[in-house]
Amino acid sequence: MSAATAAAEEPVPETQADQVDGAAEVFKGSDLQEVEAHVEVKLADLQADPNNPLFSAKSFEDLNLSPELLKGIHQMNFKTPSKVQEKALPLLLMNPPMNMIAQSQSGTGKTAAFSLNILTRVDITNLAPQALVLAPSRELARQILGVITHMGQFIPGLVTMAAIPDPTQRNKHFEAHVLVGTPGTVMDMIRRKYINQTHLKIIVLDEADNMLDQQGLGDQCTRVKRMVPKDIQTVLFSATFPPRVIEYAKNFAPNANVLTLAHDELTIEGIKQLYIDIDQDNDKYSTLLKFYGLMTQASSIIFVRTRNTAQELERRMVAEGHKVAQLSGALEGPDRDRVIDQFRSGEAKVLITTNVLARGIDVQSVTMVINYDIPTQMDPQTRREIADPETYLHRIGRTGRFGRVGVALSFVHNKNAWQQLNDIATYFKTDLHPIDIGDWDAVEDMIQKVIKSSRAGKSTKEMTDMITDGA
Ligand SMILES: Nc1ncnc2c1ncn2[C@@H]1O[C@H](COP(=O)(O)OP(=O)(O)OP(=O)(O)O)[C@@H](O)[C@H]1O
Repeated sequence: MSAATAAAEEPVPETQADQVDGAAEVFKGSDLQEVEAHVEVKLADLQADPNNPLFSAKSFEDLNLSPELLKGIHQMNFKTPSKVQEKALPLLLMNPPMNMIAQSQSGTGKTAAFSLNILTRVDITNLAPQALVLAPSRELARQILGVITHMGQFIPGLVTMAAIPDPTQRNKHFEAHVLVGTPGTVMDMIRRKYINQTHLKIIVLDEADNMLDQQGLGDQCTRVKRMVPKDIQTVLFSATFPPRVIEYAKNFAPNANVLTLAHDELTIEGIKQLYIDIDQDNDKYSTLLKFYGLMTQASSIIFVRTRNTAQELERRMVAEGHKVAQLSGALEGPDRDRVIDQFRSGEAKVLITTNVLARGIDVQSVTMVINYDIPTQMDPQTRREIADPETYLHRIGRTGRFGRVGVALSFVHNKNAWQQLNDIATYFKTDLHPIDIGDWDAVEDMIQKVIKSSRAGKSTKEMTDMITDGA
């Protein structure tokens, strides 16, 4: 699955950097969520539909949250909890605390669910790490830290810190209530006694299936788990929990309350899934260029398989005068931070990346995701590249966040890619629509409609009604 793919192309996406000395990064002023372009979405009809993952019968007030947290949530403009927030929070907040494994579609608010539990349980009078969130990439760790800091802004004295690789801040002690980090750095910092793990009450693994399945990250998470107190509340969240990981997850979080979904419940209605048949590999690039104008109308992400392809695409596009940014595991931490921050702020509108950003990244203005390469994984038995449905789902989930609409476009250039995409569609029992770039006006018109719907804050239903042609 994703793990294998990520491992193949980004040998150890974040771990590699983690092995460089990690260090503390105190989260200061510029909240990552605030710099992002704000897109209003009309949620009312989605949140009223009991089959929608954004539906909730409850209000945040019914969830027994503190006045400071309610103030934080309202400041973030959250009106009603989503389904996963409504279902997970009462279980997470129970006393004595219980472990949890929770699955919910991409962009449905899992971060807020585990963050509210953390912020409810932290004892501000004790300035020691009490909650630890582990994420598979530095970008996701920084983003989660931004959410927790934003949400907890009215809790007087709350200190949050990132534990991600930062060679400029060596030998720094992590004096904070909440830490969010990547597993390698956290493991290293605990070993070197820069993180005091003895007061930890909660450990959260975001993108838990990826974290537990991937060799490097899995080992590190297991080691961290061995170093934290035995009675810690263990919380695992992801949009995907393939069967081979779920048993392992249950061992990692024993006696957990489990919220899971079937495969065919995982795709997001608001994401229009399209594909293009391309004659040969060579034509992929020229086809991509055709979409450049559409890509820059809002924000777009182009996913490729390897770091080399990412660098090569960037080089060619920039040489031809196009404005694109590129982020892969080959970049140093500060460069990665600069690129993702430019993308969040809208300064860079087209981002070329690998699976390193396939998961968790929440940039609401993303209306288009392009699978330049279909996500694949190595079949351990046949040693052949086969479809990676989980990574496909996470990649396309970078658009269509919390009721927004978006387009996911996959390039199919040979028989293998065709088979892989078909396998993905079968796995999720979902329909992918072909587009014919011979009729470019129709393609452009259709994608324009989605982008405009997204900008205007149209709901999924309004968008579907608008797009009446077959694509
Ligand atoms: N109750 C809510 N009301 C309005 N917006 C919300 C609510 N909860 C979360 N959001 C917003 O929804 C977006 C997606 O949330 P989040 O990033 O937590 O999704 P996720 O479920 O973790 O997705 P992924 O599986 O891709 O990691 C964020 O921009 C967040 O601010």
